[in-house]
Formats: sequence, structure tokens, C-alpha cells
Amino acid sequence: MSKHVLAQNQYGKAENRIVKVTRKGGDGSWHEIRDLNVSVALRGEFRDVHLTGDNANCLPTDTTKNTVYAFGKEHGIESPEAFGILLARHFVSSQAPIREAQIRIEEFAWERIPVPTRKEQHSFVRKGQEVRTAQITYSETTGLQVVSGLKELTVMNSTDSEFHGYIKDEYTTLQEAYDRILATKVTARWAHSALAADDAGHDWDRSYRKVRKHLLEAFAETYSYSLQQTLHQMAERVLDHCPRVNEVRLNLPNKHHFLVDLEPFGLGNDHEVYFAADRMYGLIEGTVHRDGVQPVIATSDWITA
Ligand SMILES: O=c1[nH]c(=O)c2[nH]c(=O)[nH]c2[nH]1
Repeated sequence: MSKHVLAQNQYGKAENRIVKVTRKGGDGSWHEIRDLNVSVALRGEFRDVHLTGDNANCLPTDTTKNTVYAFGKEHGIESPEAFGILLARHFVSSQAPIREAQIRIEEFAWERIPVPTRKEQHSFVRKGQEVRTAQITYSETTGLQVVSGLKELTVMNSTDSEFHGYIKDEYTTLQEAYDRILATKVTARWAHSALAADDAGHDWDRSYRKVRKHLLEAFAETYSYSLQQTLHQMAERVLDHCPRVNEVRLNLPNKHHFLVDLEPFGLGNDHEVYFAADRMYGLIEGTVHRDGVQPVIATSDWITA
């Protein structure tokens, strides 16, 4: 008998790196690549596994790893979300003790290196911008939940940003800014409605491109009086244009740029030369969701610049 309470628990193989090559064209010489990092977490009837050492309900983490690779071959990888949905549904529907499965995916994008002199196209350069993310949770009782996202998308406005009118107490030294650089490395997550999650024909890649575009456009077009205001505008823009997205959470580190004092050298500095500080940084985080919708995206994840 346990003296204490076994609370939330989950297990599975984390960070399964899978690269799927799809051969297209009549002779298969046109290659397409999907490069994922897939983590599996299973939840369910695992009390005995923890308390008594009885593994009758335990599907080995090694098996969950094998399933990721076998599914890559058998079903292909249409998108991170579609692949995650297949896996999550499989674990829950194939083993009675597994009541809920959560699949977390990072996708690394590759861009074709066109080689005009040859028909075969199998050369790629890793795209240096963001990492795409997806978190798929399938539960026997509550169904499917899909949260898409991106991280490490670094953006900058070299003007149209001010910050003033804030509280000033005995510790405040910050000078008010009427023209500053606003830069951040965006981590964004957005939750899809049940309608989208359950729609077998949903185009997840198209939806991703659309949300990304609206996040960037809102960042660029907002005349900002704080990164908080920019955050809100970015999330609002996505909810306004993407009817199947219910909730947006943004984590925005304020990548500070400080004007360098060039007076010692007899030089002026009219917003031209900045020192880009990599830390410490302000960290601005928030969720915006449709009225009447229960937010589902974790607020406790620790996201750093
Ligand atoms: O956009 C900003 N929001 C803040 O809350 C803040 N605080 C600070 O020192 N600089 C900034 N900038």
C-alpha cells in the first residue's frame, strides 16, 4: 500500500527524430522531405505499474517509438497535425489501459535547392527561420484537441515603437522612449476548434501558413506603445481571420536594443546605432480567446528567449 497519492503521470518515448522522404514524379526522382521530432506521452490505467511493479498495462516506450517510424512508412506524413492525430487515436483505440495520448511535434523545414541542370530534385537547405510545433491530445472521454504553433521566429520593427507613461517608483530609471526598436522571438500557439480538429479534410499546412502570415502582418503593421499591445494585436488578427482558431497564446521576449552613447567620440546618434542585448530581457506573455470558449493552452510552460 502506498502512503502517498500517485497523481498525474504519463510516459512514452520523447524526441523521436523521423525524416520521411516521399518520392514523386513518374520515376520517383522528385523528393519531398518532412523532418519531425515526435514525442509521445500516454495517460491512463498505470497505477499498478507504478505501485506494484505489475507491467500488464504498460505498452513499452520502445513500442511507441517503433509505432512512430512504422506509421511514417504506412501512412506518410501529410502534416505534423495529421500525423499526430493518427498516432494519438491509434494508441487510445488499440490498448484499453491507454485513455489519453498526447503527441508533441516539432517540424524542421527544408527548402529545395533547385538544380536546373538535372531532373532529379533531392537537394535541400535547412530553412533558418522558425520551428513549427503541434500538440495533439486524444482522449477517450473528451475527444481530440489540436494546438498548432511556432517558435524561434525572430522579428524586428526598426521604428514605430514607443514606450512611455508607465509607473515610476523609487527604483525606476528607464528613460521614456518615443522611437525605439521593437524586436522579439515569437513563440506562438493556437488552439483549433473541435470542428477543425475532427475534420479529416482540414488542410493543416494551409492553416499554418495563414496564421503565420497574420502574426507577421500584425507585428509589422501595429504602431506599438508596448509589446503587450503588439501581442494583443497579433492574437486578435489571427482570431479575426481564422474562424477555426479559438485561442492564441503568445510568448514574446522583448529583445532590447539600447541606443549607444557616441558623445564621447563627438558623434551624434539619431536612432542609428544600437547595442543588441541578448539578456536579460522583458518577457511578455498572454492568451487571447474567443468569448465563451474555455482556454486550453498551458500557461505554465517555461519559454525563454
Ligand atoms: O513594451 C514594453 N513593455 C514593458 O512592460 C516594458 N518594461 C520595460 O522596461 N520596457 C518595456 N517595454
